[in-house]
Amino acid sequence: MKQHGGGDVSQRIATISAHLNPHKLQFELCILNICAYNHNLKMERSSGLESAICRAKGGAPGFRVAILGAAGGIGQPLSMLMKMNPLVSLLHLYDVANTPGVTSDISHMDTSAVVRGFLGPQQLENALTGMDLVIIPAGVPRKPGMTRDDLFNINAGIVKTLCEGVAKCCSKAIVNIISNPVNSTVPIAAEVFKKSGTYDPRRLLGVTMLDVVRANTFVAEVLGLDPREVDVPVVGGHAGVSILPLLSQMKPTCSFTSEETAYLTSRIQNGGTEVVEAKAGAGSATLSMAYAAVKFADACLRGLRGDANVIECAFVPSTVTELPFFASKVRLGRNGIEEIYPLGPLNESERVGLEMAKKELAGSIEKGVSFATK
Ligand SMILES: NC(=O)c1ccc[n+]([C@@H]2O[C@H](COP(=O)([O-])OP(=O)(O)OC[C@H]3O[C@@H](n4cnc5c(N)ncnc54)[C@H](O)[C@@H]3O)[C@@H](O)[C@H]2O)c1
Ligand SMILES: O=C(O)C[C@H](O)C(=O)O
Repeated sequence: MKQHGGGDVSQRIATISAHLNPHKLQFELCILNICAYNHNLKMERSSGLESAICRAKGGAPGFRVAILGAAGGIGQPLSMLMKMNPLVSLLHLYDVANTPGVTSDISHMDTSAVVRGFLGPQQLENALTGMDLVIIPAGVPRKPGMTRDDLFNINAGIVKTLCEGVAKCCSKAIVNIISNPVNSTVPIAAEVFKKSGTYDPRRLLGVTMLDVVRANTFVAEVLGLDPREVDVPVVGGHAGVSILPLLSQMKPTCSFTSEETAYLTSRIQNGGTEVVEAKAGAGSATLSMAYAAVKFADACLRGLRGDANVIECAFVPSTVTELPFFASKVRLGRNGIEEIYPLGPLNESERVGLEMAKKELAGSIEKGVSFATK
């Protein structure tokens, strides 16, 4: 269709009005009105008046969420899914690269959350100011042959810097840490918050939801169930043997042979490595992680809203064991973590697994603490 400019619209209307076919006249007038509107819109945009015609923006009730590392493999689908969450009114996307493109793309989705992009350290404070929830997937992922701990040297510094920003700009926000090694990055975050005098252990959560998502999926496969009907608590931490699925406490109640238990425990503990090897150097889990992160973030937001009985597993500051951090079931509420549940009765193989998990965790926690306090 020929593009109509805005300037000669009145003249065109007069010319068309001279024709007496009423249907055609109405259609042409309608097209011209749209063209005139678009033309004016373009003029207003180019003269910086876009905000004047977007009065409702930012007006929807909801929570303000920042994603740090938003342009990455996890960050992009996570940003997209958070834009779809009706509990979010404002979504801040921060990264050290590529945020303008990701922000422009996601901002065209016709959901209510308003999206803003922030690029580079000089924009970190603006990205964080006023946020209710900060989700951190910033940092490098594994390649085949690496452990999560091999990421420590790069990711520890990234998480430390980003948490310093949180302490300065939104110290009351709930913080969800995804960056690996989670068993060390969460203790690093705690030390940063302690140093700044803003530490509230109820607001710091390491995201271990992917372990639960995998456990539900793999158990459902073995039992021939719908994964949505399965709920397996996974406790401990988020690396190797520190990932401890409690199959004896799953819902619905089921019993497993020792072969099934060994297969499922190993598959859940090595789920991350399974993806790293399948991606063959192109990174680690991103899509299932974004799904898990959104499931977890949504639970945090429902807790903040005051919903009852919001219970998920997470790696948190804890007194459930003698270790200062441990993943277990927590109840989320208006202040973040409202309650941390004890481990409950364990069977013999889970008791053995717990000792191995604690041994693995102790060193990783200590490594994070000494990095942040040195
Ligand atoms: N907790 C979990 O269950 C889980 C699951 C999967 C991956 N991870 C971890 O999540 C992290 C990210 O994985 P990915 O696949 O998205 O990696 P990626 O490399 O695709 O993306 C990381 C993003 O972080 C950004 N970034 C780097 N330094 C930054 C900084 N200082 N500030 C802000 N952004 C910064 C990069 O620019 C990039 O866009 C890795 O550490 C990975 O191991 C955790
Ligand atoms: O395995 C990884 O390195 C990424 C993540 O921790 C996962 O469990 O998929």
